[in-house]
Amino acid sequence: MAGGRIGIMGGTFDPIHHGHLVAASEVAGLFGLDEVIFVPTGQPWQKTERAVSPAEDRYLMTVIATASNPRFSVSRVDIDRGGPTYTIDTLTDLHDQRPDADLFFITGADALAQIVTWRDNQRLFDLAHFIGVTRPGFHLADSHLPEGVVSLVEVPAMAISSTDCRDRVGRGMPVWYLVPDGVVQYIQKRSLYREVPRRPVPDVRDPARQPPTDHLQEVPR
Ligand SMILES: Nc1ncnc2c1ncn2[C@@H]1O[C@H](COP(=O)(O)OP(=O)(O)OP(=O)(O)O)[C@@H](O)[C@H]1O
Ligand SMILES: O=C(O)c1ccc[n+]([C@@H]2O[C@H](COP(=O)([O-])O)[C@@H](O)[C@H]2O)c1
Repeated sequence: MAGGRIGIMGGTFDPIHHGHLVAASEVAGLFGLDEVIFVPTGQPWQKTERAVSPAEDRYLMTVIATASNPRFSVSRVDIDRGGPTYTIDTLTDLHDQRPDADLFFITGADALAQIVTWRDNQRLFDLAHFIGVTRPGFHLADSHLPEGVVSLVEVPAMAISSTDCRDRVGRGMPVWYLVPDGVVQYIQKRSLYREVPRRPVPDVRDPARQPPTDHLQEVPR
């Protein structure tokens, strides 16, 4: 097949973390993909509970995180289109750019469970094969989808979320090793996620013995 096998990893990436990178790398290995294109969303219309970071910050963090892998690249299609991001548009644009390629859209178990709520979801499967990957805390299933349109695969378990990364920065806790080093430095340089409300630090052994939190303001970031 002349156009190659292209994985597409769509996400808000606010910030991108090692859960995204490990999932993309594992799927590339399992499915013999020639490349994986990471596609940061424009406006993620189903994430209404908070304001997402500027698209340029999310784009640059994704570029930094993927730069060391020659098979990874980043597309601006969703950002440059503007407005709410619909995967039907993402796949249409990437198909137009690479008409001879086979497209494989990668989703975590949580996103896969929501596909029936996506715009034009019946047509999505004409444009790409979907790959659902395991994610700690979520059940991976395709029972609500047409037969044969999705492959379900296990990837190394990375109990990481962007929500937790943002919360950690807001609490003055480190995100080293949860996100690539360059992304830690970008978050610091741009002072991202400082406004996330601080939450009490849980003590899993004894709720009465909480570690001191008054030092957290002093932690250099
Ligand atoms: N740890 C993970 N393991 C496997 N897949 C993941 C993981 N984290 C995110 N994904 C998948 O990556 C895609 C993009 O995720 P997204 O950018 O929304 O990250 P997130 O960590 O879920 O963000 P948030 O916590 O802000 O909701 C989705 O398909 C999601 O299911
Ligand atoms: O097409 C839709 O209606 C749609 C609705 C929600 C999410 N998506 C896509 O799913 C991918 C993961 O999104 P998210 O919100 O979990 O970061 C990303 O590529 C989104 O554009 C797509």
